[in-house]
Amino acid sequence: MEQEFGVLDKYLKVTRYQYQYQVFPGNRFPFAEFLVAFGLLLILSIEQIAIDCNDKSSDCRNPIERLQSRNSQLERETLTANAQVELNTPPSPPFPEPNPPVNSQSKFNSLILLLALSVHSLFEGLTIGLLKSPSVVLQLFIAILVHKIPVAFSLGSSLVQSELKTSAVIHFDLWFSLMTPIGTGIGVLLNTLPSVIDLQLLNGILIPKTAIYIPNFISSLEENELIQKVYSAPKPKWTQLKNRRLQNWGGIPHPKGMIPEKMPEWLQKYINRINSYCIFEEQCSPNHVLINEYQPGQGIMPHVDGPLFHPIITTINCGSHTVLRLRTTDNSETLQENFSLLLEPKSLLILRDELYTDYLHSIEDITEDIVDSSIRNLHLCQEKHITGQRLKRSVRLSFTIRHVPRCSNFKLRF
Ligand SMILES: O=C(O)CCC(=O)C(=O)O
Ligand SMILES: [Fe+2]
Repeated sequence: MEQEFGVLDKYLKVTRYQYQYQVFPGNRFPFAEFLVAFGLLLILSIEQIAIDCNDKSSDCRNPIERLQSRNSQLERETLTANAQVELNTPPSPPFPEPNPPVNSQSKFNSLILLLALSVHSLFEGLTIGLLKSPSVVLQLFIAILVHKIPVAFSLGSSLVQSELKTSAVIHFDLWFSLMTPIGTGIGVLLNTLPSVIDLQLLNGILIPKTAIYIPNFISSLEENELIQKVYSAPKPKWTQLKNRRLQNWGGIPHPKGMIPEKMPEWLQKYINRINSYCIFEEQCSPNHVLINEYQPGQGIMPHVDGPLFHPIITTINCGSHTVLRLRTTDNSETLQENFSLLLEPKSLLILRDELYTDYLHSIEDITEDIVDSSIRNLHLCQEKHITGQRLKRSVRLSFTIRHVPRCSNFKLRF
């Protein structure tokens, strides 16, 4: 068997590669959109402060003072005009108003403007850094480059007019021009961090690459919804076998090719969720869901799923726990020994590679399972279990979600 960490690295690389040309697939948190919206709000707030300060700097006195000053100016102007009529002398300019401290206020305004535009540029950079699609990055880069010209021009003239020292103006310009590249760098760094989905997949790895167990893949509400949908399907949808019954959705797999049927929305939702985990390559997106119903005491004989399916099995478990037994088809020393997995309701199990090709899987036809040391995923289970514990089974529904590569060209719609 391969070295665990080598495989983990490889696994992460695969998921990263699959993410590379998608911008925020599936239900990933939309960081870029969030940052752009947050950045805009921040800039609006800073700009509001700047406008407020600007109003104050153009006249820092309160309204009564401003009115008194306006009245006295009017009086002065009337006096000057009267004196001019009496003396018939050319008008002299009205008495000059005392100057407000223009320099310090305009410096302050320029610095606020610098701060607002720097934050704005930082967020622009972050957005570029967080994007995955090269063509979108190029479009955004050009758009930002073009709109930087008037922005830099207005900031530059504001700084120069503020009568700051030339060296300070150069420093501030430099600072401003570095903001977008710094933002881009931070965005790229954030992109290299594993996503919540990556962590869920990594945490769930039991046997490198080949078995991943994710508890609480669906919520209790979703579990109830699924159960209700299965039981509201028309009767002919059920196929009765000797010791269980099942429903096929998406078509009936056949060696000559499956005639594809439209997947209902209530199942497509979970196919989409699985797709967002990048478990299947794009061209092998699941197109088939097999629903098995097990009454307590029912199980499934040891088997392999065989060549009808792409060799990845994803199973959502509902209603009751079960214990899935896995054992090798031959005595090859490169393979793991026999082992079991406890599948809790609401969990997702992913089996692939050697576990698909070289292992048989089965469920014993018993009414209760005893927790023993063959169960490999106890540490990942939602509930705490101890060895020797007896777990009574109730009705279990499993949703086995796979890709059927051989499909005929007919498409049935219901
Ligand atoms: O119910 C399960 O979890 C297993 C079902 C299965 O192995 C199958 O239908 O091929
Ligand atoms: Fe199977």
